[in-house]
Amino acid sequence: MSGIKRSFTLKTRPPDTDPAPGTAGSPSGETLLTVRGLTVRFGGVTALEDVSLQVRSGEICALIGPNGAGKTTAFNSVSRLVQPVAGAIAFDGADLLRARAGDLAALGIARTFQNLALWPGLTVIENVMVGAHSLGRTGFLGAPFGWGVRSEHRELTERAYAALAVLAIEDVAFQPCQGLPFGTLRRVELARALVTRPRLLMLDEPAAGLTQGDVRDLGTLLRALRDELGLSLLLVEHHMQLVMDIADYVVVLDSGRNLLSGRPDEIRDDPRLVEAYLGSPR
Ligand SMILES: Nc1ncnc2c1ncn2[C@@H]1O[C@H](COP(=O)(O)OP(=O)(O)OP(=O)(O)O)[C@@H](O)[C@H]1O
Repeated sequence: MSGIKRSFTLKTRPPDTDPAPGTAGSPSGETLLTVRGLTVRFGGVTALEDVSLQVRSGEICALIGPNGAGKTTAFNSVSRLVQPVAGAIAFDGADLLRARAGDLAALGIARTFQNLALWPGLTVIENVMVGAHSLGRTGFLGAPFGWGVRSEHRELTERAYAALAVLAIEDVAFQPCQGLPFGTLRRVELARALVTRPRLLMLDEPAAGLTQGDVRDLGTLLRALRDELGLSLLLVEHHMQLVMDIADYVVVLDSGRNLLSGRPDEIRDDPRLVEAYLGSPR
């Protein structure tokens, strides 16, 4: 499987046309996500110290670094699972530190998890609809029983199916997730994120556990999400080849701090990058 199936489209929400006072919209190429001076402590452990990064609209930004560098902590701070002790996070002008994890879909941010967080007994489309219902007015399980919510349920089913079609896995829509190949399950998780029509898609190690062939297809797919749907992507990734192939911008963390950043061709041969990874088990 390669990029986006062109016969279907899954429109992302347009940037806010009426931004809140004092905030700016983000036309293509402008900064969508800004993380500044982030510090996170877990008890006596300082996981992040004064970390900054930006994701520009319509770009793929990769967050890399050796084990324990603080990538997941930074990622979880943005997705509001971790509360920093200092710093600022802004998404399209909004103060994300005032938001909760449950608010992100409505703001236009979706994420996937390192360990697949799918319900094995539910079908593929049901799993995707769980993501769609985070935007809906009713819960997934209650939806089929309420008269007033039937049309919403139908609309979300159509959106879920469209997301599966974008990822070229609509043929398994009505199969249970259990037993499907791992590469397909990764796409199901992506579909579940896409169905909320995000502007920023956050992917936590999307290549983990994939075969070389699947990683190549993933690269094609992520580029297509950027180029054809205009999505911005922030990914934490250890697969260096994938990062260098698809990222527009790379931010390297080491020991909880910014080490260096730049375009892949600017940082690829930087001795600090090599040094940071020396001694790392991966
Ligand atoms: N919940 C926690 N409690 C205590 N320490 C934590 C917690 N989460 C992370 N840490 C510590 O914070 C530091 C950064 O961890 P983090 O998981 O963010 O790094 P990472 O770059 O994502 O690593 P990996 O590539 O191995 O996933 C490490 O020293 C880690 O042990």
